[in-house]
Formats: sequence, structure tokens, C-alpha cells
Amino acid sequence: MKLTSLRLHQIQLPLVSPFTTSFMTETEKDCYLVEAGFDTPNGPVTGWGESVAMVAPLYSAEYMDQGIDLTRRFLAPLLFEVEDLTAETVGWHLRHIIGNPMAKHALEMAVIEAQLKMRGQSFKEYMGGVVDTVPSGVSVGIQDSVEQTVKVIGEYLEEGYSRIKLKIKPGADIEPVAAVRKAFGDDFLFQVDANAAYTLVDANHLKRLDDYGLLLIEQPLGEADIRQHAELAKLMDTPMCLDESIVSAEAAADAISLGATSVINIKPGRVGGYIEAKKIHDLARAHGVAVWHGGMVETGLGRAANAAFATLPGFTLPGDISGSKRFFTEDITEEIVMHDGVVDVPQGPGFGVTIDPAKLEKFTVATHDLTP
Ligand SMILES: CSCC[C@@H](NC(=O)CCC(=O)O)C(=O)O
Ligand SMILES: [Mg+2]
Repeated sequence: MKLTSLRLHQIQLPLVSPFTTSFMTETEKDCYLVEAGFDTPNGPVTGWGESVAMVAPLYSAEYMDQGIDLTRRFLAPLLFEVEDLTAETVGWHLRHIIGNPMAKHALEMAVIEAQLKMRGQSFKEYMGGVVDTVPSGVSVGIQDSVEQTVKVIGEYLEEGYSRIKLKIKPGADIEPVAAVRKAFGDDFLFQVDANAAYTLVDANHLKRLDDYGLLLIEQPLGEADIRQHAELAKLMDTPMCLDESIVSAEAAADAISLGATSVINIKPGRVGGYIEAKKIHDLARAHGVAVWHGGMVETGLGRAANAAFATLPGFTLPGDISGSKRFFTEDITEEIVMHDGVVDVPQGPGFGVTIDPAKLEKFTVATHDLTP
């Protein structure tokens, strides 16, 4: 395929409620979408991608404006030079640009979708998915009080979510977890995510979480702390899960080999795209390490693609693939609906959802045309 046009649509979607993690509170979703036009042997095709970079470099080193600038100055020119661009080679063509996995993922995603539409293939089919629905977990932010935490989680359990994930940080960890377990019992899947808010000094405090039958503890320590997570894993009964640390298949291999992780949160944006994420899925499976699909508060586009990716056989735990309405009253695609604890995987060529032009216009903050 030959890339012929490239536009980045910077959008802002209001969130239904503030989403607070150990590192920030979000009240809007800011991101950019990639609209890429291609000439193909089967005629012109357009593919869409979504950057998961946040407005500030607080989850990882990338942020939205930097991704737009990097794509304009360095990534787009490299892809426009390629005579026959394929989904499988985007990472190769961008290999000399160091880091910036989220910016690369957004472009690769658009190339993947164009290639799928050219072939009339669904993303699930392309990746080798084996199911048509995926279990839907929900990520719950840090609340203003323990009572509010119990209320919000009760509502999500009532809605039927397959798994509850609660954000924690020092001072908001043991007490809310204990209150939730006290209120709703031990029979539902419950995990926590610290977003790197602790250090190994907190090991004995974190070990107290072992009393609550958690499915896993996600990224308690820093992104670079592979060895420290291995030390903490020896001390805790709760399975260790890494998110921010797993920046590539090599990092996953190191973490698994060092005993730093027995569960992996897979996020294509964090690792440079779905092609690399598939390598991590396969590596984890070969090592008997469970994986589940993480989320970055994606619009319906990324949500649909993640749901399709989560149909791979190694995804044995519910992912952060909640219904659209968990975050948005209005989205730029069809609503992704959670029902009976699952999300249906959109069928059809590409990612199986369509960008609504009216909604895109409504929520667009700026459009960046990178076509030469
Ligand atoms: C704004 S926080 C984004 C990163 C966070 N993501 C979630 O908690 C899931 C968000 C979602 O459901 O999309 C994580 O560290 O796993
Ligand atoms: Mg996480």
C-alpha cells in the first residue's frame, strides 16, 4: 500500500465523571486520531488509528502534543517514503526513531486497518482471535471517601462487570479494599492498580493486601523497577502484574525471567503497536504467564480494536475493556456496549466501527494535515 494522505484529528471528549489515579485526575479525554489514506491494488482505502498518549507525561514519557509534533516532523515523512507499506513493517520503517511507542502505535493502527479493509478482513480474524465476546472489566478511580468507593463499585457490580479494578495510592489502599471486600464478599474478581506509587520500602504495608484475595496487584513500583518487583513478588501472595514496565517484548522477557511478573497487562500503545503486543502475548503464553488487555480510556475506535485483540487465546483474565458509557456520554464511534459482563467484538473489515463525521467535528479541537 502507498500512503497518500495523513491527518491527525485532535479531539476532546468530556468524561462522565472524574477519573483519579495515583498520578492525576482526568475530567476530559484528550487524544488524537490518525486518518491515513492509501492507494492499494484494490483501490483507495482509509485506515484510522488512535494515540493513547495523555495530555501530560505522567503515565509514561509521552504526551499528546509531543506525539503530534513527532509524527509531523519525523514519523510521517518516513512512512510517506515507503513504496509498499504493510502493517507488519511499520515498526521496522520507524525503528530509527527512538522510543515514542504510543505515537508509533497510532500510525501502525491506521496501517493495520487500511490493510484489513483492502483485504475485507476483520482485526480478530487477522490476529487469530478465537472468541466473539470478551469479558469486560472496569477500572475504578480513587474516590473521595471509602463510602464513595463502596457505592461506585456496588453500582458497577450491579451493572454486571466481570471484574473490578480499583486504583490505589499510599493512604488510599488497605482501607478501601477492606471495605469493598466487607461490603460485597470474596466471590467477585477484584484487583488493584497502583500506577507505580510505591517503593520497596512499602513492602510490608503492601503485603497487608494479601488478606483480601485479590486477583493481582498491578505495577506497585516504578517502571524501571523490574528487580524490585521480583523482590516484592517473593514477599507477597497476591500475584504481581506489570503494566508500565512492559514496554517491549524484551522487557516482558526480562520481567518473566526475573520473576517480576506472573500476570501481564497488555497495552498496544505502551509497546509500539499490536504487532509487538502479539509477540508479548505469545511469549507470555509460552511461559504460562496470564495476560489481560489494559486500557487507556480509549474512544470507541481503540476500544473496538482492543476488544478484537483480546480474543486471542492467551487473554484469560477480564481486561479494562468497559462499555463506552463508563467514560463517555457521547463517543466518536458506535457505542461499545457491556452486557452480561462481556463486550461483543465488532465484526466486519478493519476494526468494525465507523468514525461518525458529525461527532468527530463536534469534538475536534484541531486538525493537523501532514500530507506532503
Ligand atoms: C488515565 S489512567 C490510564 C492508565 C490506566 N488505565 C486504566 O486504569 C484503565 C482505563 C480504561 O478502562 O480504559 C492503567 O494504568 O492501567
Ligand atoms: Mg495500570
